[in-house]
Amino acid sequence: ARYRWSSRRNRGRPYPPGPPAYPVVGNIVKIPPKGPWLKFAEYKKRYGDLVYFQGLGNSILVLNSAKVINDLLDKRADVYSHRPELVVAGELMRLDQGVGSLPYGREWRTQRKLCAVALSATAVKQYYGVQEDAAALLAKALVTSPESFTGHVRLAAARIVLTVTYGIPVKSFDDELVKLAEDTMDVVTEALVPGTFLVDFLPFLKILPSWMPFHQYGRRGKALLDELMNSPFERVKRNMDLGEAPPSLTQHLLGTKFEGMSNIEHSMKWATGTMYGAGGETTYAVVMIFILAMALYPEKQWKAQEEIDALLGGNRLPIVADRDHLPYVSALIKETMRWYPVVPLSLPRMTAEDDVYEGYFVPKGTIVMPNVWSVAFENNAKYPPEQFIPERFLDEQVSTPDPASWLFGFGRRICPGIFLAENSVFVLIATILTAFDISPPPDGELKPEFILNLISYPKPYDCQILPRSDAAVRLVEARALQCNL
Ligand code: HEM
Repeated sequence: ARYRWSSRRNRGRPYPPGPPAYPVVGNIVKIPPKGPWLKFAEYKKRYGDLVYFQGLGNSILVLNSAKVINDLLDKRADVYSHRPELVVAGELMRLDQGVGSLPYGREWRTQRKLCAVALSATAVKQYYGVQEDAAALLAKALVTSPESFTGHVRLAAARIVLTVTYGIPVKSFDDELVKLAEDTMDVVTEALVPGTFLVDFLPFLKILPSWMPFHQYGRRGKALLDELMNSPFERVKRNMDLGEAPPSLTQHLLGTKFEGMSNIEHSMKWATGTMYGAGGETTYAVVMIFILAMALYPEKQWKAQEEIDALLGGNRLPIVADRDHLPYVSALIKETMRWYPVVPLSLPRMTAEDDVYEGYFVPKGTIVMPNVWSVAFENNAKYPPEQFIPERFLDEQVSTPDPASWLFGFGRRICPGIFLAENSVFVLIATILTAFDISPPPDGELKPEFILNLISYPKPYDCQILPRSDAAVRLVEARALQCNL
């Protein structure tokens, strides 16, 4: 019904362009449920930076360039800072209680403030040691069992957020909490791409019986989410009662007096739980893309190693503070983020009221998808976008925007974890480059397949990760002995 209303309100103004529509179902059925960003990038060629879909009472606006994304999400933040109200992810799984999915309003603001206690640009400095330890332990594990690199990387990413948010130590990638986050994110990130479930476009289908697959999926997601929000949080509370909780965001918040705030424990639980879910998977995804790129582009890897060797002289592993002194490694990390953006559609938004942009009418309740995939692949005659070329970021004649300006989102809902994430990604990647050579599997081809959810990254693939030298192994082992995690 949303659309019928809006058709009276548009006062003759056209909707943004989009593919031709069928009666009733409109053109919304042309959005593929898996990996729609690829199709959207194709539509960009035909329809431009704005592509509009409608039908079945819904409207969706895809934003295909940095300019339109910034014009709307940054400059018109009052209108574009809501999240879509999804049936499966929101109503059935109840994800809509957490900072990532809450509507733009009071509870959202409270949870953002709680996150900022640990994630602000200043606060993240206290975690350099945690990040460097996690990187050293990752390197140690890669020496011992390189074939399990997928699990080791997952553990390293989870370790950092678990320590920051809950102060909970984990020893292996089989740890319950690491698995729980992985399972939860698999389910949740699938449900978060609007269009995965028809019921998101046709909410009245909710009345269908409870054995329908989307209901079952919703129940599974809700059970996992309940567990993810409660289990680590309650563990910190128990440890605090025993006087044994190490410093962490949760421990700090639980020990702070919040005057006049009702239900603050609920807000804490959902803020920290969302951080754990959002922060582990994304960091993991970027490192997995990096390993893949290194296997495919060895000469870029060698160049980065040369720069690291010149700085560190083989005497130590990198630390977060080395970032400013390693311009090529920094460019290689930017290229990793650009070459395969792990959140291709960012996180969708929803308009809070009717809007008009460049003469086009955008109704209230429109789901807005910033297609950062298109931004990443903007045409560039000198450096073809599908190739992995870190040099594009060092060439003063060609301006390529830093992917950090779009990969972490926009405006008031920009990722609050950006500072922590950038440091983690740097120290994990720089440490791997320092101590290992990555190459394709000796027998067989490297042909990765990708998980096409809201967070997109390669499915487990084979590749060879070997220490660069005996000296590198000794360095890693000595550094790992000093870890506190
Ligand atoms: C490479 C790693 C990461 C990437 C690529 C990433 C990307 C994003 C993106 C695209 C958004 C949506 C922003 C928007 O709507 O404009 C987001 C939101 C969010 N991220 Fe991250 N993120 C990363 C790491 C982290 C980390 C480490 C944490 C916390 C420990 C975190 C916590 C959050 C939270 C809580 C939100 C929800 C913000 C809101 O809706 O207001 N992220 N992230």
